[in-house]
Amino acid sequence: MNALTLPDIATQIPAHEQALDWVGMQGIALPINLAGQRINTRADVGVSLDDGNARGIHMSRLYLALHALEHNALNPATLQQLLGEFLDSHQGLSQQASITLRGETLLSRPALVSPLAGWKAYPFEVRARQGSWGFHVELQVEVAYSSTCPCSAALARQLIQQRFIEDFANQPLDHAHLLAWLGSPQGIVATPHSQRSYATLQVRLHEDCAELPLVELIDAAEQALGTAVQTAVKRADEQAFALANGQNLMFCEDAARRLHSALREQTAFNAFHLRVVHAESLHAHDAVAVSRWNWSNT
Ligand SMILES: Nc1nc2c(ncn2[C@@H]2O[C@H](COP(=O)(O)OP(=O)(O)OP(=O)(O)O)[C@@H](O)[C@H]2O)c(=O)[nH]1
Repeated sequence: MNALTLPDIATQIPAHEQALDWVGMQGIALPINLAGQRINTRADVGVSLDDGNARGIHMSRLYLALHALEHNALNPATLQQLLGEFLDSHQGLSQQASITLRGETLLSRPALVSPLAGWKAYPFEVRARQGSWGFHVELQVEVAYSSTCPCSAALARQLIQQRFIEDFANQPLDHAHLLAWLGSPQGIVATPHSQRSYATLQVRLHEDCAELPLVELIDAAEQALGTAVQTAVKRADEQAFALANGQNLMFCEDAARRLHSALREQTAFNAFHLRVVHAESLHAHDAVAVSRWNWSNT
């Protein structure tokens, strides 16, 4: 059979006239270039099917256009060009186009004290949409950190005070004795609970943004929290981490407020949504806080 004679179902009239909000493909494997790295991603791409009398979109056209991202650096301009090609190849059918890329970037992170470093993985998503309202890009990233409960810390301190009263009642304070007591498990009789915690940050990029500020977003979040999870750790690093946790006691509300204020300082974003999850070790459930600024789901 000759290619010219191949049946083209997409050109047929559908049984029911109906426009569709989104039609496309999900989970396409695609290597991209972002922040100087080659990253394996999964792509969801699609367009609206505004012509209710068209049977289907042309998926192969979206799939083939997508591969431009394999060779170019991923940035707002390359995304806008791609969505423009999606729409150009669907003239008369579609007025909206979108792409979501999901991947994981690896960043080398130095130890807190020792001259060591290791890799940390940050799951991210890039979402771009083109429609009658214009073009916009959103960036999402997940950042892991440690949170020590401030209530638990205060309760532990009180127990330590009570033990001090009991152990040093009716005796003069001896410096060496007190120092030894402070360094013993019977002195520090209680410890606060800490948990591995996650912040999911979604930001909408300002129109003037020429790059995808993924690393900048991660750095700003980790700096605001002060207790990013570590990579290579020797005892000196662990001690510095214990100090960082003690100096940054956080309820989930505290973490959300810190991140909110750090994101408000960034000029590259014109809207954001953030969610923090503290995977409680006190409870079998999570403590969660959400905050947003200018954020809508359009
Ligand atoms: N629209 C649509 N296509 C599908 C679906 N599942 C698989 N496909 C296939 O996607 C393939 C590509 O479709 P098109 O892009 O229209 O391919 P084509 O007609 O060869 O390409 P053009 O000449 O550019 O239109 C076809 O073989 C379809 O059968 C589906 O659910 N919807």
